[in-house]
Amino acid sequence: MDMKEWEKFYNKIIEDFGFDKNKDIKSAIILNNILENADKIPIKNLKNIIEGKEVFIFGAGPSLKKHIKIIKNLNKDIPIIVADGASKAFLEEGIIPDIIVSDLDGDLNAIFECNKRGSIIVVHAHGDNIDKIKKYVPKLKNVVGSCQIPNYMELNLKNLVNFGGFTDGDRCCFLAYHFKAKKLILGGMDFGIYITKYSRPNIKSEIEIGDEIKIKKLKYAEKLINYLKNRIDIEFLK
Ligand SMILES: Nc1ncnc2c1ncn2[C@@H]1O[C@H](COP(=O)(O)OP(=O)(O)OP(=O)(O)O)[C@@H](O)[C@H]1O
Ligand SMILES: Nc1nc2c(c(=O)[nH]1)N=C(CO)CN2
Ligand SMILES: [Mg+2]
Repeated sequence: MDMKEWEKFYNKIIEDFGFDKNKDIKSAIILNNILENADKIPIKNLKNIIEGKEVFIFGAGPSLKKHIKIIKNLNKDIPIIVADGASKAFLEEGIIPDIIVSDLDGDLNAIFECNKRGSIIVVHAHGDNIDKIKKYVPKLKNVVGSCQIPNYMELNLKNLVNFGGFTDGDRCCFLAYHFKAKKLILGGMDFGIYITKYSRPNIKSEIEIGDEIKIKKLKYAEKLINYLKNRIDIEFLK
């Protein structure tokens, strides 16, 4: 995504959620530094997986399991990109995603298990996950770093990319758009007000109404995916 375009979304998000831009910058610098010595992979590995292909992209909404079952029955060899804790649902179904896009607030056991078994992890730095970045990134392998600050190039953060996008789910889509996927086929992208245990590992029931902030985040996710609809072919699984 063009960073001038992203900056407009980003400024609105910062204002709307009251996030601290300086903390986003701090987090990006910390992730960039950790990646200097971590088990990172070249960005072209993502390009090789995605370019010119149809890709499945999965969020962690209530339709997640139903949609995994649909793609299992299709039995097609299509790259799978998943948002954070949606990886747990794939693991339960015996599927290892090709790429997991995460700010490390999903089910970490599932993320580490998928990572051990081959998933590339695109770890996102934002102002509210600095401790998780410090704790977990050195223990992961095959990592790509992402951030949300528009001016990361000027700061010379060589180990990071900003593909555009805000929540894990819409960032999966921006990543696939960045690497020129032919088509995005979306599952588990319900948006709305209901969240699952795959999105919030500590909730008691399978599905609950999300808190106000989560619901607002999901509105942005939908808005950002709508932005992409004019730019790339997108299908929603039903
Ligand atoms: N109804 C839904 N509930 C949860 N996630 C959804 C839903 N619909 C779409 N998604 C997508 O699935 C992704 C799941 O990732 P995750 O639950 O870790 O969210 P996140 O982006 O880290 O936000 P948060 O900071 O609120 O956890 C979301 O980012 C969102 O884009
Ligand atoms: N500063 C900040 N940035 C974010 C946050 C968050 O909680 N704080 N959550 C995100 C995932 O939805 C993406 N970006
Ligand atoms: Mg997350």
